[in-house]
Amino acid sequence: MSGRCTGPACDSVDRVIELNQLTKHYGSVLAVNGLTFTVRPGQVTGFLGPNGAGKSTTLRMLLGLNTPTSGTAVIDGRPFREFGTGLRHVGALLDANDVHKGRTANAHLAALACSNGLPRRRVQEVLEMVGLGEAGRRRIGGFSLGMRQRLGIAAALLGDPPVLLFDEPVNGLDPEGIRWARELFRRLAGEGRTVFVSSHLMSEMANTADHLIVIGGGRLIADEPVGDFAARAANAGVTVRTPDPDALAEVLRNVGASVLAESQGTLSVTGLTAARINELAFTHRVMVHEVTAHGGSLEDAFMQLTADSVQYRAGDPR
Ligand SMILES: Nc1ncnc2c1ncn2[C@@H]1O[C@H](COP(=O)(O)OP(=O)(O)OP(=O)(O)O)[C@@H](O)[C@H]1O
Repeated sequence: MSGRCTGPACDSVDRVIELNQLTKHYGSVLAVNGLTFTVRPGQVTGFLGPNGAGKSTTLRMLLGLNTPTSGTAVIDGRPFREFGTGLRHVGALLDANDVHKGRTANAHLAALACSNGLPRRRVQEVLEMVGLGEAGRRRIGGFSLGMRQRLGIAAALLGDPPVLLFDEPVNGLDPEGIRWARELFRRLAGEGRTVFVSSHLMSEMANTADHLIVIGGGRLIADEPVGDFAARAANAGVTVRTPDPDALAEVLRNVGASVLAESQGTLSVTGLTAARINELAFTHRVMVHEVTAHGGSLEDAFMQLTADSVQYRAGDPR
């Protein structure tokens, strides 16, 4: 699905989010520290980091709600504030509870539609898209957290935008809701949109994201495809079958991989991705019959990489 553009979002410009040395100080707290990365269309990009890593601050700067101390954050080359009717360009869910609780869902969405020059019919359309088609006349104050998350997602979809940002969107959703959200994000990306989704839980991203941007303590830790990220886990490995195991082992060890010769012609390699091993074998003219990546839970990779930046850690249970 990723990379294929089939929907209305395909007509728009390049839909790229770009951060360049983005930094935010809150007094003595350095919340975001020189973040530089690009988020591309046609795929779901997970924005991961432990609590307090700086995800929300980054998204708020991207939406012009917080002012960076230095650096820039732009969408299609422009700061968000320069988009007049914002919801047509960028849909965002930041805080599902940041709504007027006395209003009905219909009234909330109708006000947003009106201020963004969007047709009133979109209100019912998006409510149905998020499974709240029957709840439009209910007051938001009576909604569960899961329903508020769905309402926030509906608001983000109101302008049918090519770029979507979601901050912890599955908080409060039940398992069916999480599956629904995952499929929605993948469908939106499949339509060619840029979908950027934050979470502090790797498990939420494992089956959703194509690409991961991981931060810790406000700094960039990883920016790579999900498969490459998983390969970083200590228990990840690649099995290689080759008619010339000695030659390949030498090539791989020379670039720092750890190589274990197993049965005849089979090597167990850690520290390199399957793609990199293929490249090296090709470059050094060593024939390979099989290169299979295995193991490496994303959760393990995430815990290992962010271990030093976790701000709040529970004591050992007694
Ligand atoms: N308005 C503020 N004033 C002072 N410090 C703040 C403010 N907002 C955030 N911070 C601090 O900035 C850091 C990053 O916070 P942020 O909310 O961006 O992290 P996060 O990755 O979104 O965390 P979580 O997963 O818990 O939502 C934290 O240390 C936080 O305490």
